[in-house]
Amino acid sequence: MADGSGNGLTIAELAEKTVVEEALLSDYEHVLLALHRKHGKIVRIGPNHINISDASAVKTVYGSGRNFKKSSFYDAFTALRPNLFGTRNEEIHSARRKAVANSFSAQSVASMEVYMDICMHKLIAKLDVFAEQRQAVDLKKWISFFLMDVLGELAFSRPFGVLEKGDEALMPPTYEHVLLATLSGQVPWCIPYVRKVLPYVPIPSLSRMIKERDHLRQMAIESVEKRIATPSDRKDLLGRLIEECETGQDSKGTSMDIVDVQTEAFEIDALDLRPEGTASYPFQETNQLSYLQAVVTEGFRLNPVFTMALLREVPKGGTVIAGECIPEGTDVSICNHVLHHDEQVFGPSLEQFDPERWMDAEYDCTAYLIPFGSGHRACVGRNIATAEIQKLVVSLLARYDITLADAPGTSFEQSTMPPTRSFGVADLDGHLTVKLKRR
Ligand code: HEM
Repeated sequence: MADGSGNGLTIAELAEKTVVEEALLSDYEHVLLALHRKHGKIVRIGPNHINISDASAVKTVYGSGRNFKKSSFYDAFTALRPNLFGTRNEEIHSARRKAVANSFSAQSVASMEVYMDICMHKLIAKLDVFAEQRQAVDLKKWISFFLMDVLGELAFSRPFGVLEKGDEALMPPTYEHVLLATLSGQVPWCIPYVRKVLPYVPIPSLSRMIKERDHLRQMAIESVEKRIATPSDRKDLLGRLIEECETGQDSKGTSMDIVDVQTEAFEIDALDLRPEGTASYPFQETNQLSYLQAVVTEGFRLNPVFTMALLREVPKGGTVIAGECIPEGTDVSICNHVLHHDEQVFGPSLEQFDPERWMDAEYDCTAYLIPFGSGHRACVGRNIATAEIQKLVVSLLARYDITLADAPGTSFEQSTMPPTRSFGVADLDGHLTVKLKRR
């Protein structure tokens, strides 16, 4: 077993510091990949944390029911009380997952599509202006505005208003929130202290994060209270979750929310955004496009978004992974970016962006493709994320010719994969400045 610090097990404690430092340097999965390429399938990256790059371990660690529980790393994600993502209590998890499962089903997501369309039309209205004026635009920024407003529509029954205002300052501080949780989760014993000390640390970005997090929590409480007090026909996530929790359901169709949606939809129609038909492509239609799906899948293989090592605790009796005996109580994890770059699984062409590989019926690597995690703690929001991505890709490509503004004349096919930065959630490094031309 290799020590990630590269200096032998005697300074294993320092490895913890190494990972925290690397995470701070925003190069998390690339550092992990380099460690595996140097040291092999199993690398110790903390005093009690072993990271694995071995295809067979996916089933052992994530696919054996509730045997491998989430580790204390996740305590950093349960700010006030256990939530679905962060809870380590399997009974609580099982009850909550069951309670929300229907809200996230494909059928439920289909009924939420109208809210994605509202946001898509707002996005397109903004992008059309850039296209008309032949003005370069940071597509990454506007897509993140779109995703944030969709989240607002679905989970808070109203958009955050970022698309309309085009103002980054309105974005909730999710980046800072996840960064802090990822860092403090590396050193779980310090989490209670971090929570106590944090409000008094005079770092402006931290103060802003705490303030915004409280604001977000308040917004969530208010939106739930409002929704219970004012029943609505909106088929959004909030409504469904409330229904499923049986705290307040009503299906009369004249609430202010519905009026709001109708008004917005009316305004959108008035903007005449659909001269050639549909501007926001129906998810079901995009689902018929097998090459599109292969492209999205290959994108997730090469550049998964949620790259943090998903820690689990080895159960009583220990386990064997990649021929190594690992004692009970050890934290083990797999990082999807590392696994997706494993030559034994994806072959010598693994660095190539090659959607065709997923079109081949013989090619069966889906078990090792884990952008949304694996097993019973896998992403519950996968259907929502997939619908957003497919609708975005098709709607934008159908409407615009897109060229890189920084490299005129270079098409996306000719360009190389842009670098990402990451502390466990990967993001494109810098802007994605493009020029758009209406087709
Ligand atoms: C591209 C978008 C997304 C990616 C790549 C992603 C990725 C992931 C991954 C890898 C996990 C597993 C974490 C683990 O094993 O510890 C996860 C869990 C989870 N995700 Fe997502 N996610 C995405 C979008 C969403 C959305 C849109 C929602 C909700 C609206 C969501 C809600 C959750 C929840 C609640 C869990 C915990 C599930 C459980 O433990 O039962 N995710 N996600």
